[in-house]
Amino acid sequence: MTKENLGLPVGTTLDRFIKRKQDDFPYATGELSQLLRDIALAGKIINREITRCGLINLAGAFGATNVQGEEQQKLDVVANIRFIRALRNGGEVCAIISEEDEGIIDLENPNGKYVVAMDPLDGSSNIDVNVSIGTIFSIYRRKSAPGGPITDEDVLQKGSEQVAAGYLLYGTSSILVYTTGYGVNGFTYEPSLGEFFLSHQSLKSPEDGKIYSVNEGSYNTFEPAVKEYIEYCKSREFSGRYIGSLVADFHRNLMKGGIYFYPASAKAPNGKLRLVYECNALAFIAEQAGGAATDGHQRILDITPTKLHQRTPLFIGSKKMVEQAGHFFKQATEHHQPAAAVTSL
Ligand SMILES: O=P(O)(O)OC[C@H]1O[C@](O)(COP(=O)(O)O)[C@@H](O)[C@@H]1O
Repeated sequence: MTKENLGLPVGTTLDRFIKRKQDDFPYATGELSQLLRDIALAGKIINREITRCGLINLAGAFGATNVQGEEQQKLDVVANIRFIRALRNGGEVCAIISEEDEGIIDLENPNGKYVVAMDPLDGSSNIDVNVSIGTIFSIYRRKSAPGGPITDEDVLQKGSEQVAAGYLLYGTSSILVYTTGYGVNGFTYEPSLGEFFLSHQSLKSPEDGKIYSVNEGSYNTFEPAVKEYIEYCKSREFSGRYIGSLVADFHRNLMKGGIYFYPASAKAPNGKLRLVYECNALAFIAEQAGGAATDGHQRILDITPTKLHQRTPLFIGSKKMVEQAGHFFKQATEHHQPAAAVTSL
């Protein structure tokens, strides 16, 4: 960065970047590129609604609960509608799985090659207090025959089968970060031009870090391995940072090095976060940036979903930190090795 170009917008727009990347694949037909553009468009609209939600009666509760039993915020509902509309109009998608809808949203589009899983607005508890929130999305290829019914095979795919994934972070500045399996890139939104510009090229997460992000309010009901890992973080004087918006906590740790974890607890026996439309996307990004993501025991991307809204514990971020957390689980398992095994020695 030189004094001359301080403050000048960097040059590559999202559109141009997508086009350039598409040219890398001679067989590419442009549908995935168009789908990424559709998601960016919906992101621009949501960004606009978020920045003025207090002025246009979009703050506060909507007055209904979603399939998780969570109170929906008005912006949850608006974000859901806007993304569904953008994906429907784009014509590349045959089905959507959304945090806000119980069942599969079948777009009845036989030409749609892709299935999208999304959390239209992540961090809902932070909407009304002007704290960063986000959108999370995963893209899969349709498996069943076009024109036929959407099947479980289409919507319950492992995270390792994602063809693309990413998030939008609506914060001090808004950013779109995504991967198509060839590295991670970030684009900052320039509202006065209505354009996303490449600002974070080939993002790599530090292999290790000194930040841990967990809601310690549930500490007493975490399992011993989690308590031991938290004590380990404290013994190393790591910084505790917890925004309460997964996308915001994840993004900070991606940039600076750190670990976010949402373990199982008494109030969330399987963790809180949803595998299909929260964890899989961020796990793909984390791994593509050199980080890692597990449920404490196994790689998130290897878990085969059985239900659309299933939850999973999540440990995600810098590779060495996620491995370290895994050690505590492994030790706990070894220590509690059943007596029978001992007698065989
Ligand atoms: O308040 P808690 O229990 O710490 O949970 C906060 C976590 O839940 C979430 O808000 C879940 O996401 P939604 O807001 O999309 O339901 C995450 O963004 C966040 O990390």
